[in-house]
Amino acid sequence: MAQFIPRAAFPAQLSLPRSYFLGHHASGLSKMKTMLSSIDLIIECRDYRVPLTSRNPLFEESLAGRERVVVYTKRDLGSKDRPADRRREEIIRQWHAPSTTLFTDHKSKRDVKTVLNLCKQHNEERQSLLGYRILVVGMPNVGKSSLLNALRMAGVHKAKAAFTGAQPGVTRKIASGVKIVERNEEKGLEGVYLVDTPGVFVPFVPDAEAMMKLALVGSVKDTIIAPITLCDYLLYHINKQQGGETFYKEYCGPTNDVVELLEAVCKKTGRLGKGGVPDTDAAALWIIQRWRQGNLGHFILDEVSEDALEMKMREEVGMSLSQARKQAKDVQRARAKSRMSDVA
Ligand SMILES: Nc1nc2c(ncn2[C@@H]2O[C@H](COP(=O)(O)OP(=O)(O)OP(=O)(O)O)[C@@H](O)[C@H]2O)c(=O)[nH]1
Repeated sequence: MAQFIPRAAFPAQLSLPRSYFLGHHASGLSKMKTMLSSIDLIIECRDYRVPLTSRNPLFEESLAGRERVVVYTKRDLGSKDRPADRRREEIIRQWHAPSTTLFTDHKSKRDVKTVLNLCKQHNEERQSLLGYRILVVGMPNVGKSSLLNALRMAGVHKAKAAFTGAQPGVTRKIASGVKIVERNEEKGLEGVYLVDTPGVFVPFVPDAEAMMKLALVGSVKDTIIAPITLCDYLLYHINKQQGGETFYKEYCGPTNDVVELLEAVCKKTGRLGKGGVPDTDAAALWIIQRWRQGNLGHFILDEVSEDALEMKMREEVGMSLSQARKQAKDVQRARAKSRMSDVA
């Protein structure tokens, strides 16, 4: 049998939207700025599977002047603790130094305890008369509320204080502080409080591939990019992994053809419409969900190397919000123009 060769590149998707900066993102961010004077520390959450792409320069720009800890969430979905995973984490740690960087799975007691201990340590070292207040920020759906709930359970043994959900935009407003560490009269320490915030998307996504990555990890609503396109992009990544084709072997053999995979999934799982026609959109969404739950391989979508990080930083240097908005408008105009010429 001929050896299977995965695609070396994914075709450019020029017509994909490259913006998802919504009204509640903008208002959430400006509210965060106004409350900064009452905040002692910022925990910035990023998605482990897209360490570069889930960086939102708006947080550094708008919330400058406060100490920051970077927490990479959903580690369980991107890592198997392989030597390559640990090497990558070291590169990321160095990237953020001197800020502390942690990698977490919100269901891991050990990971949650590590974050909690860091919050306690900050409280002891810096002390705050009114209680130590930590703002939790990050892109939509990155896992901010889940982390807050896990810290609250570990710290004060209280049940959920924030709603969570698999789609972005569950948290729409900045909540009041939630206690995660009790005050300690013996040590003369006030409690530690977390303030949950709505996810804020980047003002402008530099390329269509970055948009697909953010959509795959769930930062963008599933209606924004056609599920088959997104699933095709996921298949491209799955096939790039060593032995990746075995992740979907219960449906079909190794393939670079997303329609072949989707039709096989439809047959196997009974996703058939009228007249037995395969419902490929439903199958595509189902596959994407399975990957998001960790059932189709544990891998990340960004390439992490010193060079890649440097390039990312260079790309973003000096891009203000207004410049980013202008660039987003230019892209929209170009897309509209190319659609018009397609019709003509
Ligand atoms: N596997 C895994 N799933 C996680 C982890 N953290 C959060 N999730 C899941 O990710 C989804 C989003 O989590 P939320 O806590 O609602 O995310 P958020 O950042 O508050 O989302 P917004 O409301 O959009 O701001 C939920 O389905 C969580 O169960 C994690 O460490 N591992």
